[in-house]
Amino acid sequence: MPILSLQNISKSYGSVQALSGVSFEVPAGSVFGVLGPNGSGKTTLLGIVTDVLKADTGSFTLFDRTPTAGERRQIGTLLETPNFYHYLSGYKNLEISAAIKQRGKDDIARVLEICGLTQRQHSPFKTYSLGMKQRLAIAAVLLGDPDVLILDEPTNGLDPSGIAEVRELVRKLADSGKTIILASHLLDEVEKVCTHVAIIRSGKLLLSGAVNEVISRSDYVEVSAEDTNALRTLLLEYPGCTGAEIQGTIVKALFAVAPDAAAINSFCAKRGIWLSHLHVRKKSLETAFLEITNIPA
Ligand SMILES: Nc1ncnc2c1ncn2[C@@H]1O[C@H](COP(=O)(O)OP(=O)(O)OP(=O)(O)O)[C@@H](O)[C@H]1O
Repeated sequence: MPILSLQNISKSYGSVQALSGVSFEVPAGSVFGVLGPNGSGKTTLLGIVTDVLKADTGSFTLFDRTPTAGERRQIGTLLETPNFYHYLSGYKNLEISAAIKQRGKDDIARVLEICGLTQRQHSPFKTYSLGMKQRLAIAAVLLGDPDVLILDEPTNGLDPSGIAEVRELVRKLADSGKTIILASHLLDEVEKVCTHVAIIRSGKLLLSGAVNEVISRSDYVEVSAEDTNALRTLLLEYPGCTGAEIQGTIVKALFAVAPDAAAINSFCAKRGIWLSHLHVRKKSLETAFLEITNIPA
């Protein structure tokens, strides 16, 4: 059962179409990255799921049901950095967050521990590093132990050590069984932290799936043989080959699905072409993303 399932969500602000017909599913226990350039509609999408905004059309289910207010409360959301009081300690700030959420103080020690802030819980917020401040924001989200967390650009504005701290915390939360949905415009972040991704551009979903699949869909193979032209022609006949071009003594071939080196070798050998070189090259998510987002709108 997917934790979250979006069906055909559209939203416009006057003449700006922020989202058009977006559908995807977030599997339980995944770290799901909503990836897209600035202005692609990520915040709008998260706003709709968390009920801050209303979709013009489309619907979504949470835990396989149209969400009630109670189910929405099971989501911990961090859409923007909370206004913590600078002169108060981390602990006191969480007391205020707990009171706003109408929760008692009994969960504060637990969330401080998870976020690695126990030692500094009584220091004033203004003495915290950027990474600690963001970890305190995540600690506030964890009050009440929600199963699903929604984080909008959780490492935005942090220095490199703050980014590393927050990424480590996200991984730790995922390991503890939380489903985490995070918006990001950073490919690197999605590749390092996320198990699944939905790529959106100009409000349209370009693709969604497991990060490994998205990358492997973009794998390509470098092959060479004595007769480069004959090899290229033959590769174009290989099932699923979507293109092959000669680059010097090498033929570079692209495939619709992750290429199987042994099957390609045997295919060529059976047709009388003996490969002198065969190498499956993995593209990074960055390359895949750039290729995907370069498709004309
Ligand atoms: N309140 C609003 N009124 C008018 N247009 C808006 C409003 N909020 C967002 N938009 C527009 O909708 C589109 C999607 O914006 P959104 O903030 O959802 O994208 P985003 O991917 O989160 O961008 P960013 O990474 O810059 O936050 C953009 O063109 C934006 O200018």
